[in-house]
Amino acid sequence: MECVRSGALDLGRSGNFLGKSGSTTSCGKVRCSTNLAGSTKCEQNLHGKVKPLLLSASGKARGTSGLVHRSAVLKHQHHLSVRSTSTDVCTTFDEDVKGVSSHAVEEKIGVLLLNLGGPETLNDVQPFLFNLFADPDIIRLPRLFRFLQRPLAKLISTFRAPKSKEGYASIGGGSPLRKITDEQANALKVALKSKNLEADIYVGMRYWYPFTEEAIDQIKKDKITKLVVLPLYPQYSISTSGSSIRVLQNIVKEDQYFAGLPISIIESWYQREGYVKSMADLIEKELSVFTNPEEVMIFFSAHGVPLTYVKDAGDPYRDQMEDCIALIMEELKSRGTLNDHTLAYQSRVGPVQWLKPYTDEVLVELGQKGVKSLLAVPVR
Ligand SMILES: C=CC1=C(C)c2cc3[nH]c(cc4nc(cc5[nH]c(cc1n2)c(C)c5CCC(=O)O)C(CCC(=O)O)=C4C)c(C)c3C=C
Ligand SMILES: [Fe+2]
Repeated sequence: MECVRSGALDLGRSGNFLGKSGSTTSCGKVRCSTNLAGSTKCEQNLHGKVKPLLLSASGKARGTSGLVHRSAVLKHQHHLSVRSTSTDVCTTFDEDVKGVSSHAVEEKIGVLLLNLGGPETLNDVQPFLFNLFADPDIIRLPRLFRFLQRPLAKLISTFRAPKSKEGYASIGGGSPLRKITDEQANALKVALKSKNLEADIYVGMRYWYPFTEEAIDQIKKDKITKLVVLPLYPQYSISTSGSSIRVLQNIVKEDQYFAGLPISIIESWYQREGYVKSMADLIEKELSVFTNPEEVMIFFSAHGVPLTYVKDAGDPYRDQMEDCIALIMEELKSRGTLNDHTLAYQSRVGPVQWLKPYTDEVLVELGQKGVKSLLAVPVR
């Protein structure tokens, strides 16, 4: 089987990624953008739990049960998604609300990039896994059993570490995520500068260095006056963007400086034109390497989540992933690229059911069906 792996992503390509927008308070998932000027622009879901919202005729939400954070500088708007049943996409904190005077202080914009983090050496693997499994958004225990979170994390991380180490050893002895994220931060700084936007970029990892808490300390020291939060996961999941945003929420709740800081959160961006087009560019480029490009199966490979996240906790991840693939395929079709495609989920951990179909099973099936050429496209 001929197999080529692709998948870099290009944040800088999105035309209006951090552009100013008008003061409208509604937006569909497809057009969401962060508004540095401060007007409420997009729907939001600060809480990991996405519950269906009842919309009034004006489009305003009547049910707000999914929200856990409120502060004097927040304005919330909710909208049902155009393409799926989940809420999304970003949260904007209004500037013109009591407590923030943009005229009195010199503007200092910060962008906080959130990512998962990864062990830099094989010795880091077990403590990294401990941090991951100690997260209640990763191992979701009933409230009554929360006291077991850390002992369980210790147990599972110790048990998982050998297998995990094997994986990290095979890619050079550690995760490349910190280096890649730093490169993205530099590229973003340059891209913003080219649009005459000065911003300080911070990197906050959820489970390894530099931790989100460190980035937050630095933001405070630097006296940032407006903060844009960009999780580097194109699609929203309770276990990724949701978990990192929860860390922020906890800090905002406790800290006077952050409680008064206008913060915009971009919850998902897989639907942005720049992302969709850059993925299509990459796929076309890699297809051209094959002898018969039109015969190649495009194999989208996504990190899975346990099925209960989607079924019981309302995680929009699967909907957003399917939507994401549909948008990329639509874009390819509009360019005359009509290849077959498949989406499958990898990275199962533990005995529970995860999102299906599973990558390892689909690969076998494709081989049995006689598929000879495959382009593997990681989509997170
Ligand atoms: C056990 C639960 C896990 C959930 C739920 C989960 C969701 C999830 N993760 C990513 C992205 C990444 N995960 C990475 C590593 C990783 N993830 C888990 C477990 C869960 N992930 C483990 C145990 C590990 C460690 C490696 C292993 O032992 O398999 C990474 C790599 C980080 C790095 O080191 O560079 C990424 C990226 C997403 C997108 C996601 C839900 C949508
Ligand atoms: Fe993971």
